[in-house]
Amino acid sequence: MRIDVVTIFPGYLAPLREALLGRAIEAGLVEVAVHDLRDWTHDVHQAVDDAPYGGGPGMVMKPQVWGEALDAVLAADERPARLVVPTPAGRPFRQSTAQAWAGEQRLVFACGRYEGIDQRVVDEAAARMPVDEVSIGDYVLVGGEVAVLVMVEAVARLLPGVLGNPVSAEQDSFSDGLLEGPAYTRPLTWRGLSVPEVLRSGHHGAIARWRRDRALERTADRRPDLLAALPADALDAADRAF
Ligand SMILES: Nc1cc(-c2cccs2)n[nH]1
Repeated sequence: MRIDVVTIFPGYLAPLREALLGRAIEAGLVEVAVHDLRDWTHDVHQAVDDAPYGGGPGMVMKPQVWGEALDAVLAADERPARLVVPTPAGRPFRQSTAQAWAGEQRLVFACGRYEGIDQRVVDEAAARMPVDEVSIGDYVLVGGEVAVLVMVEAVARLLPGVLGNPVSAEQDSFSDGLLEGPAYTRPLTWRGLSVPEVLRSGHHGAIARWRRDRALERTADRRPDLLAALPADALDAADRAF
């Protein structure tokens, strides 16, 4: 997969080169290119935004600059691309979104400012490629860069070879519709707190049942919306008894 990010703050994307993702890039499992939007300005001030038509606070990013930037970035590789635009006004980015995007050959992320990018950039792009305007949560950031870090990590960890232990991607929170339950490791007792007996019993069936119960309990407590959204057949009799 090739990932391109267009931003006025390229330095904000430096963390992509760290740790697990950095190693995946070095291993060629994923390619990441970060581009400075100002490279496509032609005025001495390198203006990328302007006052909004109709008035109102803040500035809107100019369509001309974005149009030239996206044309250039898209032309750099013949693989078909999906354009992703982070915005608080977007559809929710979920694990299912990351799963779907993990199958793409190319993702191009356009980092805008809170007040947004001129809508014509998205509309014009949507005529020639899939475009997703997505939100990573119901809170407002200053720019899209942090949202891109979140989404790139969520997608890249699903790519073959990126996670040392691939099975964990399937057992993630959300992958079965429930939150993950509590996890424990050594020591057996820590500050007077012990690991639940069942986890040391060696009875795999009992352990699986305990873990499922803890996931159901946590999901009911913290995310009842996820429980309500589960397909009818997702909970078996033992689950319902819980
Ligand atoms: N979920 C979310 C996205 C954003 C922004 C994207 C671009 C500028 S602000 N805030 N919150």
